[in-house]
Amino acid sequence: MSMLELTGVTKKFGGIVACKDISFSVAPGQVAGLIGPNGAGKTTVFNLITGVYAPTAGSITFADQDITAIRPDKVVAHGIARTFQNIRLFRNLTVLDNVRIAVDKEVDYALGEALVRSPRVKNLEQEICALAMERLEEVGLADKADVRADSLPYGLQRKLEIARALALRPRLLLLDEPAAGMNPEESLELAGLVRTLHARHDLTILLIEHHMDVVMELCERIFVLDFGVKLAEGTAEEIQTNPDVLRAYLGEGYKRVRSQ
Ligand SMILES: Nc1ncnc2c1ncn2[C@@H]1O[C@H](COP(=O)(O)OP(=O)(O)OP(=O)(O)O)[C@@H](O)[C@H]1O
Repeated sequence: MSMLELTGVTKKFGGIVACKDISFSVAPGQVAGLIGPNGAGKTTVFNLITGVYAPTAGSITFADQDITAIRPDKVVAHGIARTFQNIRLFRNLTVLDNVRIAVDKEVDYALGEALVRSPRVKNLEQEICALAMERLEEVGLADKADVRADSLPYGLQRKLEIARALALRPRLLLLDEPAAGMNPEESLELAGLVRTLHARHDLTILLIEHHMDVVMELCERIFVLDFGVKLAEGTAEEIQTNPDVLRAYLGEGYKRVRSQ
């Protein structure tokens, strides 16, 4: 059984073929990686999974349900959450409020009840706040709860995006370049965090990343895109020694330097 399955997915933007006949599947509980050169079609795949775009051809299933061309506002209800390559936080809200908004979406109360702040609403607000703080603690941002999101350095903003995505209680978490802009030490620390969150929240994860140490450290299965087509798939060991991948992306001189 697969948690996420793409079958023959193609996406064209006018004359540009961003993805061509892509098929792959991610097993439940797996951490998988989507790698490839700039413009290979990786973010387009995320946008197809999350309904930002509808595929020109092909199908996408999630937990055995057809989500091809799902409406973006239905994605979270299916159990899919994502982070963005270009960080998308509410910049002028606090760190805590950025996560509270995500938790709040899960809670159902009438506007009238909210306006009079009934005891039930007050209790719910406390619960939301506690849940949001839990997520912040998990990513190491609890002590920054009251600062404005845009005052955080980029690395911490990326962690805040992860906390916000987790607050939506996803089964599938899509991470778009979570280690972008981080130095090697920070990116390995991030890999450790992703590993912890994966175990704690029983997640399936698909991540796009250019930091190969993060990819090789975390991913049980790796899919390589090049010019919109799937060039290869395999384990970290297989991908690192695949001549096509070395030629197209990693570079002939690529040799993994293990972190341990
Ligand atoms: N909305 C769009 N309209 C037109 N072309 C698009 C659109 N979105 C993506 N493309 C094109 O599709 C191709 C794949 O882009 P995509 O952003 O998916 O690549 P990527 O692998 O994520 O690249 P990067 O590593 O730089 O983020 C590129 O040629 C891009 O210009």
